[in-house]
Amino acid sequence: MTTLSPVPQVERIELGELVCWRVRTSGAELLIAQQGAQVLSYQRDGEAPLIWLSEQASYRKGQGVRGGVPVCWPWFGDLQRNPAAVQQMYRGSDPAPAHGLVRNLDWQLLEVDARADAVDLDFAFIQPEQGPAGWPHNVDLRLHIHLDQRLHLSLSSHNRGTQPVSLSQALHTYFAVSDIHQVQVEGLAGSHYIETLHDWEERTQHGDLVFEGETDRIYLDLPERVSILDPAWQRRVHLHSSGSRSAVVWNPWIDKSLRLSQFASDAWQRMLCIETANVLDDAVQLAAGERKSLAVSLWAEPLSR
Ligand SMILES: O=P(O)(O)OC[C@H]1O[C@@H](O)[C@H](O)[C@@H](O)[C@@H]1O
Repeated sequence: MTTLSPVPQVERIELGELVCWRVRTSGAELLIAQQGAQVLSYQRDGEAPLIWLSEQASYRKGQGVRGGVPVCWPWFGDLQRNPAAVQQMYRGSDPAPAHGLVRNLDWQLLEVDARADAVDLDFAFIQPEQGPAGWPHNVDLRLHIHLDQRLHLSLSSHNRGTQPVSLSQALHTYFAVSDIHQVQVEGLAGSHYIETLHDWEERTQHGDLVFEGETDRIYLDLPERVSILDPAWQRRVHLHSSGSRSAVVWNPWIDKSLRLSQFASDAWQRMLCIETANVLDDAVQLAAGERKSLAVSLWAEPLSR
């Protein structure tokens, strides 16, 4: 007699040096590293992965994992490219690391709630007494993960201090695609973007985005819904965001791939990042006592034949 394990299941596992949580529901598997509260992978049964995780990923303490959904906070990218108010919040003497301070640090799993049709996990960044090194501000940071037929991520910042705080942030999602040459991103047409590869020029998107080379753009005024059309995998992946107008679209293409850690030289063909963000003019101002959230829901829909 075979015994069926009850679902959903939330299981603690170890990958390399990292504590991870494997969530199994009746229709999907989700893997999360406690370090950085980083979603590592997400796949619905019978479908191609929705989130991409590098086959060269390494699971080391204090080091980000290539792929999944790194949390970038309290600044995105190069601190020097951030608004002055965001830059001024950093008081560290060390050079400011790219993408902020929390993606390589330990978080805590506060709560798991597994019901028949949905699972919720609540992660909190473990605040050192004085705030993270070089960032002496009392802000509670939480990542709430809700998995039902879709994956919902919500990053909330609660200013518990007495002074206003400015920050930029992103849910830096790596999506799995069949072939970067075949996919396009819909919903960007008419949006303004910063072309970071050409002197940070401001440009306007015409039509859907196709990929023909290294791409690293900051879209400034996006609608709530953007989608990845992937004809070879017969699907459209939707992203529905809230609390965000900006997003970064990134693919390193050939040359930059060779300089990236934990990244196979041909991996650029199988991934693209759409990073739901609050950057540049869309950065977050938190008054004393204020809480704001950045959220995205992800799901795939089959193409009608
Ligand atoms: O290698 P990292 O620090 O994870 O960054 C990856 C990429 O992150 C993207 O957000 C940036 O726009 C890229 O320029 C960068 O290369």
